Amino acid sequence: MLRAYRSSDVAAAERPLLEAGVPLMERASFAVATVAARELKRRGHTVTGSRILILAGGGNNGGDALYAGAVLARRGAAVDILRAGDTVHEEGLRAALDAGARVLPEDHVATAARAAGLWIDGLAGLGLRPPLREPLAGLVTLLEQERDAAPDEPIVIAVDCPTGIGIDDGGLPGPALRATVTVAMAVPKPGLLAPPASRLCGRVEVADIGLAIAEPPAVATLTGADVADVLREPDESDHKYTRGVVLLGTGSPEYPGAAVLTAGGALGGGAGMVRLDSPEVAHLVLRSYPEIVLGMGRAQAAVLGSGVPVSDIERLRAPLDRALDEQYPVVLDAGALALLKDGYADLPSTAVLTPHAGELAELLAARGEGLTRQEIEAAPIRAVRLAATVTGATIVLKGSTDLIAGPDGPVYAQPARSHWRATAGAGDVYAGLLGALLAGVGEEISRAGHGYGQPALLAAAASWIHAEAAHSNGPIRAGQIADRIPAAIAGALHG
Ligand SMILES: NC(=O)C1=CN([C@@H]2O[C@H](COP(=O)(O)OP(=O)(O)OC[C@H]3O[C@@H](n4cnc5c(N)ncnc54)[C@H](O)[C@@H]3O)[C@@H](O)[C@H]2O)[C@H](O)CC1
Ligand SMILES: [K+]
Repeated sequence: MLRAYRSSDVAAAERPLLEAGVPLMERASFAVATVAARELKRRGHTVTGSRILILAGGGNNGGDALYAGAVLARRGAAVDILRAGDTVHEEGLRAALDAGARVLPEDHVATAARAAGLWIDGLAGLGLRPPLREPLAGLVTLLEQERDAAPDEPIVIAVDCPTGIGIDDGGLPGPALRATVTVAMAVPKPGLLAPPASRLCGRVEVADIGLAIAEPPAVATLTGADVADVLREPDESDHKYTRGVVLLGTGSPEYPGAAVLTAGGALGGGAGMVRLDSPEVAHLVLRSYPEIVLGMGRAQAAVLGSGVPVSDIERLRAPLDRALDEQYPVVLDAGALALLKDGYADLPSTAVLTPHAGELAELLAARGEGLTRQEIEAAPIRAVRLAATVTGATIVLKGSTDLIAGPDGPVYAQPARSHWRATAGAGDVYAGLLGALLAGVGEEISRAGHGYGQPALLAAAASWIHAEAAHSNGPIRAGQIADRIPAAIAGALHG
């Protein structure tokens, strides 16, 4: 699991180590130099003979970059230093100069940026409160222009974070310097995992500088190994009812395919049984999946609303109320979200809402929180947290990175593995899959009670599986994503 911590938590954890004289900066700069050397090698270059630009801001982030420049200069690189800011880390500067680096005259920035094959961004890290002010804002804009104009894009190594991103909220409130690789010191920070800031980070590598944080993380990303831990494999004591029955209230004459796709997601996700309570489209679903049974009945989880137009949502009220009364998990997708605009003031965390940004804005507005769609997209971690707090439910904001928040616990950020998955019906498959995961551990969820964070964890696992199933180098249909779920789960379990 990648665990991201806010800058204040990292600074608090660093303090006692720094007071004890632990050489954190040496370790950090060594990690940066190592990554830089490796990236050069990857592109067929050696450190010796390469031209490297050190972007050194006024804080310790600049210190890391300067010491890294010293290491690389000693290994034979031609190192140019851009001093950005009135002050600079003096010992770092001395080390770099002693190793043979040179400080650039101010008007040489563009020329030096063009000449360098690798930039090290030490303009600002944890100490930055974005948006960038001048002169850094202008400098970053200029560097972005130089990069775009360069025939060979330079490698950009961001020290701790790309300068300018909202390190704690994942926002992009102004100019920021896109990175090829971000070397996160000790732990990632929320903006390295969550969009829109995460899109500028390139590959994120975590440098072990000997600092551990015990607190629960602010943002987390599950890996395949975490998903294997979360899934419950059937054993000899299982039968279809213990595996979990998923009730679907999905699809309609207007959107019949949504019933087929949610059924495919639930069956692919390993449900013991899938019931469909949408008589008008049942014949169609049966043609693809003769495994399903028809009508209401006992269930361990329900999936409601996918492909149900707002004109038809009253039919979802009975299955929703039943799930809430019997305290089993319920996924509320598309049309079902409109039911929540009146009443349902206090939902349990086992109600999992899967809105897109526009639907989330409407949901929040109905609860007196005026966030526009644009504001949600600009700082989505904050929006999902707020929505989980005001509804009590678990929120899944789907996108190229899915963001998942429960009323407590971390926000999970689960990235897509390929953007081909942005296709109609992929969300329906997700809803069905999530229903299967929630049904498979339904009893444990009730016993654990609300607020335990488990529905959010399962929703994050569903996101990982969905991303894996949709991983493709070319177009993929939603139905194919459903078909590939079993292999994705098998890969997580037995990789
Ligand atoms: N603490 C340590 O010894 C270690 C820290 N590491 C690295 O240090 C940075 C954090 O360093 P800090 O000195 O706290 O601040 P920064 O260098 O990130 O940046 C502050 C820098 O930026 C200026 N600034 C702040 N806001 C703005 C703004 N909106 N516009 C323009 N300029 C701004 C501010 O004035 C300062 O000059 C951490 O990220 C690590 O890289 C080591 O990794 C470990 C040891
Ligand atoms: K930086």
